[in-house]
Amino acid sequence: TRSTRPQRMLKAVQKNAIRGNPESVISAIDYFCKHSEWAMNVGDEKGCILDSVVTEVDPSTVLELGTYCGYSTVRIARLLSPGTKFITVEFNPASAEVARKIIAYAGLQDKVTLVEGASGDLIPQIKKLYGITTFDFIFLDHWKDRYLPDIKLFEEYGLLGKGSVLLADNVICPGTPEYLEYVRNSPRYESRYYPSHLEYTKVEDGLEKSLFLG
Ligand SMILES: O=C(NCCc1nnc(-c2ccc3[nH]cnc3c2)[nH]1)c1cc(-c2ccc(F)cc2)cc(O)c1O
Ligand SMILES: [Mg+2]
Repeated sequence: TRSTRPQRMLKAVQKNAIRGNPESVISAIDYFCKHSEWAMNVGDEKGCILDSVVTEVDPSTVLELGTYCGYSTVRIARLLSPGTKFITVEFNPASAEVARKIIAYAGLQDKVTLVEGASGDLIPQIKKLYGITTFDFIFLDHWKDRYLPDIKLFEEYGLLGKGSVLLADNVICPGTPEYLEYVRNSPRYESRYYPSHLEYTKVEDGLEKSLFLG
């Protein structure tokens, strides 16, 4: 049967990247997406903004919602200090399988716990399952209509502490209007928009960084 786009992306990584070299994995995926097939990775332009926020926060605990093929997982994991707890959640088993292989190819498998499932089911169990009290950094890149319900779950289950940083992808395209309205109007967050473009295109998109004030 015909291969899937994630499987073709994995082949491109195995062919063009150097095992154990996260930078080469990132470059191989970006090359594939620019010259072969567009795919919904955060990409190089927004990826640089992601890198700068992760570096600034230097988190001890990280949650990513929306692993997809593991591109942003590799971008984040390569910047983390030893001993950081990093959980990434993927809903689609086929994507998760490709992501595991791409993360392992980059040599970062020991830094990441990839969980398959729905964010709404997992978030209430994270404390119990992974012994995490609060997340220092959360990257939202999953289904766009889950951003708002999930940030409310973070609040409800006490997963945010004073200074926790949430970074949301695609707030313009495909767009997360209800989430934006919430974080920009809530007194509990300080929000800032980072203008950019939809990965590998000239279409407007951007990242919203929200600091939880406690
Ligand atoms: O849908 C996206 N990303 C979501 C993947 C995912 N990977 N895992 C999940 C998950 C994980 C746990 C979940 N729990 C509940 N829903 C869940 C969904 N979602 C997405 C789409 C686009 C896009 C833009 C323009 C277009 F013309 C077409 C597409 C661009 C992007 O940057 C994206 O991130
Ligand atoms: Mg995205």
